[in-house]
Amino acid sequence: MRLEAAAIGFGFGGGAPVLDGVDLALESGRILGLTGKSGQGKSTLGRILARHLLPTRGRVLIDGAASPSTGFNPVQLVHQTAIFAVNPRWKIGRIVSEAFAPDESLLQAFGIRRQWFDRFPHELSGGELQRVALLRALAPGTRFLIADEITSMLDPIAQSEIWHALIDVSAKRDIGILAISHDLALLGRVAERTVTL
Ligand SMILES: Nc1ncnc2c1ncn2[C@@H]1O[C@H](COP(=O)(O)OP(=O)(O)OP(=O)(O)O)[C@@H](O)[C@H]1O
Repeated sequence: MRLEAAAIGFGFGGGAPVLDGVDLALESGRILGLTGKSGQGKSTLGRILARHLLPTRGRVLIDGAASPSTGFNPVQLVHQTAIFAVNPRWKIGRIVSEAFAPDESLLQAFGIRRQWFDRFPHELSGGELQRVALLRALAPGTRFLIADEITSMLDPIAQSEIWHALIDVSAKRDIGILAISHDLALLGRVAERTVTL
């Protein structure tokens, strides 16, 4: 499968364009890096690809067709601060099983412990919660993952463990990953190719 941004244009509130004619293509099972200066529109493009925002111009296509606007979103987005992406009143067990029931091997691959399940999000560290957010995004229907600075707040060991698990999942389940980061060394390790916005 192929996720494509075709001639995407976007401006917040009708203001000056943040994105102006951007093209990008992500293939199943591949990891593509996306970098660029701060404020250049990387996160905005990620949100458009995941249909969290509608572009002002251009189209997001999956295998040449408009991406579905109802049902499970095959393009999942995870960003830097997982705490804003989860319901603070739900315990981790409920958050983890919101989209699907992950098997033991996936829990292990992401270093997720069952004893966390009875805690609330604020009772986990940032890195632990980020693992939970990633796991939740990897439901069976996920075909593409937009990973927006997902490990930039984490220590090098956590960063390496998470990316190992993601590289493995991408290969085994043929999931395409867009790795958005300022860290060119990280992108050099995880992505086959990096484009600059
Ligand atoms: N909700 C919003 N309303 C108005 N402007 C916004 C909004 N969100 C982002 N912007 C602006 O859009 C531009 C692009 O932001 P975006 O977060 O996509 O950039 P980025 O390349 O991901 O930046 P960084 O590398 O710093 O994370 C910035 O100038 C930002 O100030």
